Order: sequence, then structure tokens, then C-alpha cells
Amino acid sequence: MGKVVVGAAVIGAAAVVAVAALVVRQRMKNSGRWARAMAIVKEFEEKCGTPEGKLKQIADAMAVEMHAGLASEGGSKLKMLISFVDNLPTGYFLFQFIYFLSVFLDEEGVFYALDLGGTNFRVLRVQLGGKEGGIVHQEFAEASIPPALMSGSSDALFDYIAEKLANFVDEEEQIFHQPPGKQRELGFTFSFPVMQTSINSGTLIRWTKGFSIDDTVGQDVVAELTKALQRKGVDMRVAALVNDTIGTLAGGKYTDKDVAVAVILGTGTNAAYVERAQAIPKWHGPLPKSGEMVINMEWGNFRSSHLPLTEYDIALDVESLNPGEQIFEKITSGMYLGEILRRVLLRMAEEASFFGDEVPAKLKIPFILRTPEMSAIHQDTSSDLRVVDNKLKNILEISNTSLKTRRVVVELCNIVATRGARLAAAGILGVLKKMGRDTPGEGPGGKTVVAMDGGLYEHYTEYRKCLENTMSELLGEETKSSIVFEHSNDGSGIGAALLAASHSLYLDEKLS
Ligand SMILES: Nc1ncnc2c1ncn2[C@@H]1O[C@H](COP(=O)(O)OP(=O)(O)O)[C@@H](O)[C@H]1O
Ligand SMILES: O=P(O)(O)OC[C@H]1O[C@@H](O)[C@H](O)[C@@H](O)[C@@H]1O
Repeated sequence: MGKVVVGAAVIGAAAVVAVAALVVRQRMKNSGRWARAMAIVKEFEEKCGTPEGKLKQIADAMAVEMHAGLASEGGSKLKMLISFVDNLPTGYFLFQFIYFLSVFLDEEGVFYALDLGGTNFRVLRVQLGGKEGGIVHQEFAEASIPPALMSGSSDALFDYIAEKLANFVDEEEQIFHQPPGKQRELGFTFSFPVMQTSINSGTLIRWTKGFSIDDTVGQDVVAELTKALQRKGVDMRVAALVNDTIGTLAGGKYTDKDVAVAVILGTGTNAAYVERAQAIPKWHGPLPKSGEMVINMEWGNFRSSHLPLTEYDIALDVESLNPGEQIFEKITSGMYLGEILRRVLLRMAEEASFFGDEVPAKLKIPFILRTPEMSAIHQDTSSDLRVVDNKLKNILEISNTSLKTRRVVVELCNIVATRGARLAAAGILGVLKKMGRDTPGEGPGGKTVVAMDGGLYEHYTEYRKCLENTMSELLGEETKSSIVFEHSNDGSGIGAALLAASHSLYLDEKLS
């Protein structure tokens, strides 16, 4: 009996020791995994660093590339596209003219706008003029663009657009009907790089963001739209073709004459600004009477050795629809921020079992983690980070995460968004430098208004606050006080309608 008891005790003790050893080994393994995960986070944070000195180097590089892009076609990765909006028949500079436009137009001043962006497609009806002038009435409809149309045929895309426009026109109330013999007129906002050949013609240079339709490249997008409108029986003339940054500048200028720069932070990113005509060596056409021209920078394609690129950015670019293009856009704008976050989480799952022994299958799907979900995670204010928990469950099917795991996910959102926002601020500083507005009190009336638009800027509060705080950091309080950010919500749609009005075929009747 004694031997049996002793034996059992020895076995029991051995079992306890074995379990303890297992627990210790598991804890060591977990602590080893955690340490590995934290090392990945630390390395990522360091490589995303945007200290003030680096941002100022980037701003200087942006200004240098702007000069190069204005000097000659192809002189820079910045296309610096001339927008043609200012060679008005009346010789007025576009924006002054728009400002007085409503005075010339009477109640029939109904114009349409059509805005093709990277994610959404909007149609707008604007009634200008009337006794009080200004915008008397506006209404719009929005639809997301079916992903299949982003990589189908040119006709399929433009037929979809024409169909939506036809439906919108059919809903037109009787009071907006044009008098017999007068064609409806449209401002076409096209959020992609176009080499403009006139106010209402221009060829697509290349697609960006999620679009990749080979048979549109090199084509006149107004001609493509016009053919589709004819196919759909829509009697409408495209009076103006503008990039969304130009539309935002025009729309912003309509309400505030000090608007001199427009920045879009949406699915993609871009900027436009008012340049002195003499500062555009590559322009050999007639100089506008105003002496100023409006430039669509296409700054999404900016590239500099100073940009804090990580292995995740490089892999994203290599696997993108447009490798080697739009690098600045890919680390600052809405289409990509969530995807960068996903790539970091995937590496942590693979190399440090961050979400357990198995790598979550959904985490391997590109673009499954959209920036709107990332901002919800980033801006979770609950004590147990339950929004983070829900997003991880619903999007990635990752359950039972610990609070400290969720905190790391939030921190990664902060790293990605902070880098993007601070780089956007550096871009704006570069534009202000080029304009000579980065020092106190420069610019007419001492104030420079930057019209901001885009769903990322509008909806990602942490990103927007970081951008504006970074502007103060870079400019200093004295200069910052002369730079005003105005959120011109859907300014590009209004701007496109205004530009259509300012290039209307029927203007002479009103001006005479
Ligand atoms: N709540 C949100 N948080 C963060 N980003 C958002 C949010 N909502 C939209 N976005 C971003 O804004 C983009 C849409 O921008 P928007 O300007 O509305 O359309 P488009 O890019 O088609 O012109 C989306 O692709 C997304 O990246
Ligand atoms: O409004 P979106 O879709 O975010 O577009 C912003 C910018 O996106 C870029 O990819 C385009 O080249 C620009 O022309 C455009 O202005």
C-alpha cells in the first residue's frame, strides 16, 4: 500500500511539474510572440515617421516638382495640367466672372453637373440667378460605381453614367424645363488625369484609383460621354470638362473670393491652385487677360526620396492596378489607408500569431479592410474597445481578442492615419511655398483660403485634425492665422455647374 501511495504521489507530482512546464512554455511562447508583434509595430512606426524636418523637405520637393512640371510637359511626375477654365469669351478671369454670373442669369439659369469620382458618381441640378442672384435651387443624386464597370469597357461605363443622368433629367420638374430650342448644359467633373484640349474636351492620360479601362485611355472623355448621351437619347451639351479639384476651386471661389487652393482627400488625392500665367513656361498659348491660370497638379503622382515608404507600401504598389504611379496618393488617401493597415496586421498574424495560431483567412483578402472601417476602429472611444471588437469580428471573422490586442490595432490605425495626414499637410505647404504664401501676411488681403473636399477629409475626424494641427506646426501660428481651411462640401459639383454656366452657348443672349 505504501509503495502504491508513494508511486501515485510521484506520478501526481510529475504531472503537476509537467503541466507547470507546459504553462511556462506556453507563456514564454506567448510572450515571445507578443514581443515579436511589438517589434513589428515598432519598426513600422519608425519607418512611418514624419518629423517636422522631413515634412519641410517634402514641401520643398513638392515646390521644386511644381516648377519642373510647369517648365515642360513631362518635366516632373507632377503633370501640372492646365485647365482652360479661364479663357472665357468675355475675357474676365473665370472666378471673378462666376462671382457676377448670377447677376446675368435669369430664372432659366438651370445647369447640370455630373461628377465621376473614384468611388461615387453624382448628378446635380443647379438653378442660378434670379433676383437675389446666387444659387436659387440645387438637388442631387448619388450612386456608387459598380466595381465591374471600373474594369470593363469604356462604353459600359459611359452608358451607366448616361443612364443615371437620363433618369435624373426625367425627374426634372416642369419649372426647370428649358424653352424650346435650348439645349440643357452640363459641367462634367472627371476625377482622373486629363490632358485638356479646350474647356470641353480632353483626353484621358491614365486611370488611377480602382479604375482600369484600357479602351478609354487616350480618348476624349467628353466625346465618350456625348456618344453615350446620344445612345440614351439625352439632349444635353457638355459645356465644361473639369477635374474635381478645379470644380472645388470654382465652387469655393463662388462663395469666398480668397480661395486660391483646392485639395481633395477622398478615394484619391489631388490639388489645384491659381498660378501666374508668366510662371508657366510650357504654356505657349494666348495669355488670359487676368494674367492668371488654374492648374490641376495631379499631386497624387508626386514622388520623393524623402517620402517615408515602408515594405507594406511597396508591396501594395507592386500589386496595384498602376504600379509605380500615384505613390503619394497611395500613402495618404482613402482608397489605400485601410489596405496598408491590413497588410501590417497580416504580417503580425503570420510572423507573430497576433490573432492566434491560425492566420485569419479574411485577413489575406486585399482591400477587405476599407478606410471607413479603419476610422471607426481608430475613433472607438469605448472603454473595452467594443467597436474594434465588432469590426474585427464582422469584417475579418476574428473573435475573442484581448483588450491589449485591440489597443495595438487602434495604435496601428493612428500610425497610418497620422503619416497620411502629415504628408497631406506637407503637400499643402509645398503649394503655399510655390505661391509665396508660406510666410506671414502674403496674398491679397493677407488671407489664403484652402478649399478642402473629399470623403476622407470630411468623415475621418482624427485625420482632419492631425492635418490641420500639422499645418500649424509647419507654418507657425503667425502664418497659420492667414491660412484658412474651408470645407467646401461637394464644391466640385457646384463648381462644375458654374463653369458650365460661364461657358454656356446662351450667355451672349444674357450679356447683350
Ligand atoms: N467614414 C469614413 N472614414 C474614413 N474615410 C471615409 C469615410 N467615408 C468615406 N471615406 C473615404 O472617402 C472616400 C470617398 O470620397 P468621396 O470624395 O466621397 O468620393 P469620391 O472619391 O468618389 O469623389 C472613400 O473611398 C473612403 O476612402
Ligand atoms: O475625388 P476622388 O475620386 O478622391 O479623386 C481625387 C483625385 O484622385 C486622383 O487619383 C486623380 O488622378 C485626380 O484627378 C483626382 O482629383
